[in-house]
Amino acid sequence: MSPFNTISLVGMPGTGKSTVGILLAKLTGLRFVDTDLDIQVREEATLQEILEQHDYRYLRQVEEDVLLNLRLDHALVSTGGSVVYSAPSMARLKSLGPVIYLKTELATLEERVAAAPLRGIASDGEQSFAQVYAERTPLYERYADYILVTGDNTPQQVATAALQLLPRN
Ligand SMILES: Nc1ncnc2c1ncn2[C@@H]1O[C@H](COP(=O)(O)OP(=O)(O)O)[C@@H](O)[C@H]1O
Ligand SMILES: O=C(O)C1=C[C@@H](OP(=O)(O)O)[C@@H](O)[C@H](O)C1
Ligand SMILES: [Mg+2]
Repeated sequence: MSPFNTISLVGMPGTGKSTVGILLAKLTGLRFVDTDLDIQVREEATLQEILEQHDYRYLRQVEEDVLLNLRLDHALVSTGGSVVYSAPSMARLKSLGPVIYLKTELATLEERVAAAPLRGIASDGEQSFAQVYAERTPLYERYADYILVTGDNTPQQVATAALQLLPRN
C-alpha cells in the first residue's frame, strides 16, 4: 500500500506537471490523474476546441467542476496551470495531501510552450505569457506545500527530487 494518499502538482503550462506526474505516480504507487484529460472527456472536446468554442472563463469553470467532483483518492494529480484561480479546487487538493509547485524559469517555459502552439492557456488573450507568469506565480506559491525548482533536470530527476521532498506516513 502506498504511504501516500493524494499528491498534487501545480505550476505554469510547460513546467512538466503531466510528464513528471506519471513518473512520480510510478515512484509512489499512486494512480495517475491528469485533470486536463478528464476535462476533455467530460466536454467531448480537446482543450484547444473548448477554448475556441467558448472562452477561457468557461474552461476555468469546467476545470473547477471537474476538480470538485473527480475521484482523487490514491492519486497523483497533475492539474492544469489555471487551477490556482479556483480557491475551492485548491482547498480540496490541499485537504487531500501535499501540493507541489513545479517552478521553472520563464524563458524555458516560453520555449516549451512555443514548441507546442496548440496547447491553449486559460487566460485573457490580451495577456502576454510573461504577464500570466507574473500573475500566477504568487498564487502557486500561496498554495504550495513544497516548491520544487526544476532547473535543468530531466523529468525523471524532477520526479525523484519530488519524492525526496515528501514526508512518509
Ligand atoms: N524537466 C524537463 N526537461 C525537459 N523537458 C521537459 C521537462 N519537463 C517537461 N518537459 C517537456 O515540456 C513540455 C511540457 O511538459 P508537460 O508535462 O506537458 O507540462 P505541463 O503539464 O506542466 O503543461 C513537454 O514537451 C515535455 O516533454
Ligand atoms: O495554464 C493554463 O491556463 C492551461 C493549462 C493547460 O494544462 P497544462 O498546465 O498541463 O499545460 C490546460 O489546462 C489548459 O489548456 C489551460
Ligand atoms: Mg499538463
